[in-house]
Amino acid sequence: MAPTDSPPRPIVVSGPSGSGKSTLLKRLFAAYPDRFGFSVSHTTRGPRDGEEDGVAYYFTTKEEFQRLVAEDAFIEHATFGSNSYGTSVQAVKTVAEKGRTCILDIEMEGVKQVKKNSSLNARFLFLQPPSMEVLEQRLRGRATDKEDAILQRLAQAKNELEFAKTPGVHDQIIVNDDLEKAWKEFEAFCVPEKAAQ
Ligand SMILES: Nc1ncnc2c1ncn2[C@@H]1O[C@H](COP(=O)(O)OP(=O)(O)OP(=O)(O)O)[C@@H](O)[C@H]1O
Repeated sequence: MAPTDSPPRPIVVSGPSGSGKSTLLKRLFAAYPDRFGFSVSHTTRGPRDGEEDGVAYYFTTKEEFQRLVAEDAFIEHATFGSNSYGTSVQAVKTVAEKGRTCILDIEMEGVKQVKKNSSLNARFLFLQPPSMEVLEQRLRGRATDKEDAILQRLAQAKNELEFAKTPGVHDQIIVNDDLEKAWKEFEAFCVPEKAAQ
């Protein structure tokens, strides 16, 4: 990155479970290995063998984690079992400071949080399934979830699709019908000079 360039704006990718976020992001990282990055999360769990602080996670104490929550330092955070995990605003900025476009793959509540934090200057992309029927077929076809998890994902998808209709929430909505067509649109959003070609 030339010194005069401003840091790349983070990209928030959201969309219902099964809308194709992982599929398209995998392709993006494969096509542009040095251009994008994920933020490093905080966690209160202890490091496993070979996990380096600041690389795998930022390892923090429960007290420190609570302090960060109180300071509104997290875009999103959650507790699983006895361990907490969170994405901090600073972790996203750190990726941008290294000259990479930070990708945030988050759900609706996280999107709302990022929207509240204008200092992140993020761009918002929503992946929309062609229909609820197709979404259901894809979730079943993926064969990674049990029946109750699929039903839960479909119920949540309705909320996400409703929220996405709010004017101005997303900079772009891509309907993931034909994968090649969706990829072209996705690539053009994430790599703007591609769109200009
Ligand atoms: N355009 C498409 N046409 C057909 N199948 C697709 C298309 N896009 C994605 N799929 C398939 O749909 C399933 C769900 O996609 P994927 O796992 O990428 O969704 P996701 O949004 O990352 O879900 P989650 O939020 O649960 O991780 C996968 O099996 C994937 O191969």
